[in-house]
Amino acid sequence: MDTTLLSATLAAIRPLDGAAMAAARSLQDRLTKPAGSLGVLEELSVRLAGLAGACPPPVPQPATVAVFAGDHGVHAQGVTPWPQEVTAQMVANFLDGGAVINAFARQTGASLTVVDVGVATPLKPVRGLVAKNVRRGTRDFTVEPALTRAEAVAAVEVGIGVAGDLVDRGENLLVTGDMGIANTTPAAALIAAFTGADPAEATGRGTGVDDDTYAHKTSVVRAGLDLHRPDPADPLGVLAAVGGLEHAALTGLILGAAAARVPVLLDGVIAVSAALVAAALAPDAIGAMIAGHRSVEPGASAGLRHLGLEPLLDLGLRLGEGTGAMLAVPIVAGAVRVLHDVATFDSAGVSEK
Ligand SMILES: O=C(O)c1ccc[n+]([C@@H]2O[C@H](COP(=O)([O-])O)[C@@H](O)[C@H]2O)c1
Ligand SMILES: Cc1cc2nc[nH]c2cc1C
Repeated sequence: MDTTLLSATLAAIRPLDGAAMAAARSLQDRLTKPAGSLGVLEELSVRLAGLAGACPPPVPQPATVAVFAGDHGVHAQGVTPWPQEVTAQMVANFLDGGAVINAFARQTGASLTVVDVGVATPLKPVRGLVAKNVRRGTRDFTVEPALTRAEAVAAVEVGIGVAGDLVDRGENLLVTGDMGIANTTPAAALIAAFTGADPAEATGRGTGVDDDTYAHKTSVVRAGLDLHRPDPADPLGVLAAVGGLEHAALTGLILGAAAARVPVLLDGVIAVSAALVAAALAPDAIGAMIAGHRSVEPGASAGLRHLGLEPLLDLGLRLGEGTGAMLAVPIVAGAVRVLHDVATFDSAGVSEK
């Protein structure tokens, strides 16, 4: 199994730069505003200075969302009311510009990249689709491992490759997006495996399942964990056992961003589960992660707590596609722009208290 790209990416991930962070903290205290009055945005600007290794860090724009699409063998267990072909149909909708993420990206001035990393239905090679299908959907994790280790690594490397291409073309803020009917089930299994949360705490209602389906979905997550007993000290083993191809690719996108020292905005529960895999592989990758919003899915909150991340928005969203994270883009850019544009007490001749 060739893991050259993954190994090189993990080796490139380094801690935040303490000197740049100290400079940003000191600058924040000299700007014409009461100290601390920008709340969590101040610490966010400090962290982004540490990531860039410069104060002020570059304003994180332009932004782009990468939507990774995949299907799931565990769909056969009846964990979602939606038919599997909706994944492929929504990919076509993204490419036509008709989904919610297209509207939010347009509003934000961000671009969108759509990647087939594991859709079950064969997709026509249309303009704009990044065709990187590793496998036409995962296997059912209640029966066997969802992926081989080689397939999991291949999908992670798809994400690393996409991150590299986006950074090379000048994108300075990456946004995670996902599409995959049934993908909240593997997300819950990953979150339970890495945080130690019980499947009942990690599992949510996804697109909106009734009480009976919800109870069944929780038992499916539990069955997968009981069958594979995934070891969080072996992150790729966990990903292969109970993960998904879009989860794996998002792990790669996050690792690729961290290696390039470009911030990555996490969307909902699927991105959070992928972030747990990334953090288990390279703890310093957390420095590049920004939690865009708090998804309704309970596993998202459990995962964010484990990562030590506070989400910027809490709007009751549970759509995916990158929508919640996309709404947070102007907040992240604004937090950094303050360090560039705002006068200091000294330079503006404003009296201090
Ligand atoms: O982002 C989230 O937290 C989120 C929460 C619930 C559902 N989703 C989206 O809904 C789909 C999965 O839902 P489900 O019920 O089929 O597992 C998938 O396409 C996700 O993008 C996403
Ligand atoms: C229509 C639809 C759109 C979605 N976008 C992300 N997940 C989705 C799930 C469904 C069912």
